[in-house]
Amino acid sequence: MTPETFAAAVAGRLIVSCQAGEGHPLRDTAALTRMARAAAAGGAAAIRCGGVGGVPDVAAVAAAVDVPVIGLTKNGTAGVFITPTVEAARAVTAAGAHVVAADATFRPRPDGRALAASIQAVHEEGALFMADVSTLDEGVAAAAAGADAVATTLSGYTRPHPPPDGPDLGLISELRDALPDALIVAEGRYHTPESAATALGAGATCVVVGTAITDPQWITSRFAAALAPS
Ligand SMILES: CC(=O)N[C@H](C=O)[C@@H](O)[C@H](O)[C@H](O)COP(=O)(O)O
Repeated sequence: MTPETFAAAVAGRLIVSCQAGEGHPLRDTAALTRMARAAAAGGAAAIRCGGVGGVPDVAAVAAAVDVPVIGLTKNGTAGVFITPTVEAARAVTAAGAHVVAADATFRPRPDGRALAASIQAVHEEGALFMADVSTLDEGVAAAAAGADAVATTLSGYTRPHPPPDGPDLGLISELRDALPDALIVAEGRYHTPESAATALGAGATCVVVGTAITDPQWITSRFAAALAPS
């Protein structure tokens, strides 16, 4: 897939992230694949998928949907854990991801390699690279290193304290100002259709929504809390 083809597929549209953490009742490749098919049928322009040991999920989803697949694999939940090494990036590419999503923060990578080495490995196999960043400087550096897309995925997740409730719309605006021609992905805590639309207004090319669409446990807890006696 070329960067132009991917951009044309997702511009102005919704991407759905179909993932479930370890211990979650939906942590099952077949269940997540059905979730991905439902999201695609509902209008998702692409699917983001894969989690801890997520390579089999990427392969199954890529075989089941006819929209682009953004794949990743997670190694734990601390430090650099989203497709953290060159080897992980190669595995996600080999599983059939059209785009490989990986941590592109400035934190040390577990294999000691530069971000550019992962980008190069993905490009060598004809896939694209989505850089998951937490700051403007990381986004600018990832684009300079050759990333095909920059996503705000990790904003709020690199500090010791919990992330805020809402999305980081300010980072979208900053990235758009610094990278006028880049494919900028709004991702992280977009919990309503209105907030997703606002991200496009702030300059995002497209928006990834995960939890609010694909985690019935989280959705249920919100309804249950609203009905709980105060
Ligand atoms: C920080 C991290 O590990 N983010 C992960 C990245 O793949 C996923 O767990 C998120 O669900 C995804 O980014 C979508 O975000 P939200 O679920 O907030 O719509």
